[in-house]
Amino acid sequence: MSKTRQEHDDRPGVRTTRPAEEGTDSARAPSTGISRRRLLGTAGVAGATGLALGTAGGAAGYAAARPEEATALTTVGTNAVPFHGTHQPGISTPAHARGHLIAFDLAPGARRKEAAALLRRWSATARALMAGEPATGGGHDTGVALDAGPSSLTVTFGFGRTFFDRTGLGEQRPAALDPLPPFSSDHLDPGRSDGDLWVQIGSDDALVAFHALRALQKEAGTTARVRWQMNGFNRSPGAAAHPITSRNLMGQIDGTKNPKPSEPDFARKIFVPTPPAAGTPAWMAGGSYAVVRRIRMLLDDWEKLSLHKQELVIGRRKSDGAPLTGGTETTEPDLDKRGPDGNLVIPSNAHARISAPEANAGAAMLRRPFSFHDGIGADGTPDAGLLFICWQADPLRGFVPVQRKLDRGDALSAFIRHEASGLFAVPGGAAEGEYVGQRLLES
Ligand SMILES: C=CC1=C(C)c2cc3[nH]c(cc4nc(cc5[nH]c(cc1n2)c(C)c5CCC(=O)O)C(CCC(=O)O)=C4C)c(C)c3C=C
Ligand SMILES: [Fe+2]
Repeated sequence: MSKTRQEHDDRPGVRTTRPAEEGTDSARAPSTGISRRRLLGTAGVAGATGLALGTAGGAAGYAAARPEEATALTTVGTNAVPFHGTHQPGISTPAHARGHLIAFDLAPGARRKEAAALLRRWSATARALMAGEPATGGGHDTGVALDAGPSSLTVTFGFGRTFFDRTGLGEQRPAALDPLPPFSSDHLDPGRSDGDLWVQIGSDDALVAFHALRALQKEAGTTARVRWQMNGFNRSPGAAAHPITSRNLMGQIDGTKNPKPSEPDFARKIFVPTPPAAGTPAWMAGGSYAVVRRIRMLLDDWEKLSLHKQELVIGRRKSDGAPLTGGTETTEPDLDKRGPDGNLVIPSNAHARISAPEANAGAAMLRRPFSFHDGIGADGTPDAGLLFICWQADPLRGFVPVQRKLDRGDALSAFIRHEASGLFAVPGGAAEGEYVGQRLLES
């Protein structure tokens, strides 16, 4: 039995892990009791064991922040997120330091049977890797993650709109997968958008994340071909002295007003209910919809703005994320407050004002992005920005109304460009013995 010790703080998203007792086998992966190195026939792994809270675990898991208490670096690798559960991992799991997004199109000739076999293979591999075991299928393990623990690895699978006709499952396609409306600020590259299948990989270790990416890509074999792939990152756990919401590449604290898993209506906002409402196919019970946007930041322009102007664009202070009307990061903004000049303190086009649920008939989403940096262009500008990923029970009541509003008058628009887009139906989590998507593919 694993000697893992897990302590849950009551605050949303707080997860704490303390070292295993002295004399225990510290190389043991929490969910199996067998380490990756042992299975590969090498020596044990240094460090303590720990078990991160998975989505099935319930309350904790505040996505956009990394709000746990300062963590000794030696515990980072030992955290494991369960693969099986009501919801797939990687949705309300705390933000990861490293992420890979990869979309596939089914190969010509691949139909429902081949897709089902692929999801079965992928699920087996995801379960093993998330438990710190070697990759099972597709030949020998590459060894890339040999010395590492699971490092909170999560793998999340989704289906794009085009998957359903290609597999003869058109009648099972949720209406929520209808194409997103065009937005005036779109500069979308179709080659980096959409896809039949989508996989999100997250980990707190870059090698563990890459190892999973490679294993899953190889397992696609002749069934599916890569359509696009993107890499992202966030702050590493333990890098800041105190728990703090993550910053994006504009330097803003980003994620403050995300719905918290501890809030009573969190599940209603983010997950499809069980059973789903009329019109939503039964296989989406416990699932969610991911909107993925590659948003380039025009950093040269942004960085020319004074700090004061940058803060007016968002409506929050850059230093601590507090609303411009005062208080701390968690203080509610006073949207009616005017300054001595008679102007609104939080301008009418401030991003945080017009994206708020109160300004959008309650539209809510869970933002769980990664930053990206894909090098510096010939013109000297960084190809950097946000892999914006938001989760909701219904994109027509989450992303779409908010993006429509932002499209019409967001002060941030002058500093960003939406370059790629995807919308994916992410089924509920797999029960023990099941693979992800089984309820669709064997319906
Ligand atoms: C359509 C949805 C949204 C897109 C696209 C989007 C892009 C985007 N946002 C930031 C930076 C910040 N966003 C903040 C808040 C915020 N943003 C959205 C939605 C989208 N953002 C929402 C729903 C909210 C919460 C509003 C609220 O409830 O009050 C903030 C403030 C801090 C926070 O609450 O997170 C920042 C900063 C960037 C840089 C960006 C594109 C690159
Ligand atoms: Fe935003």
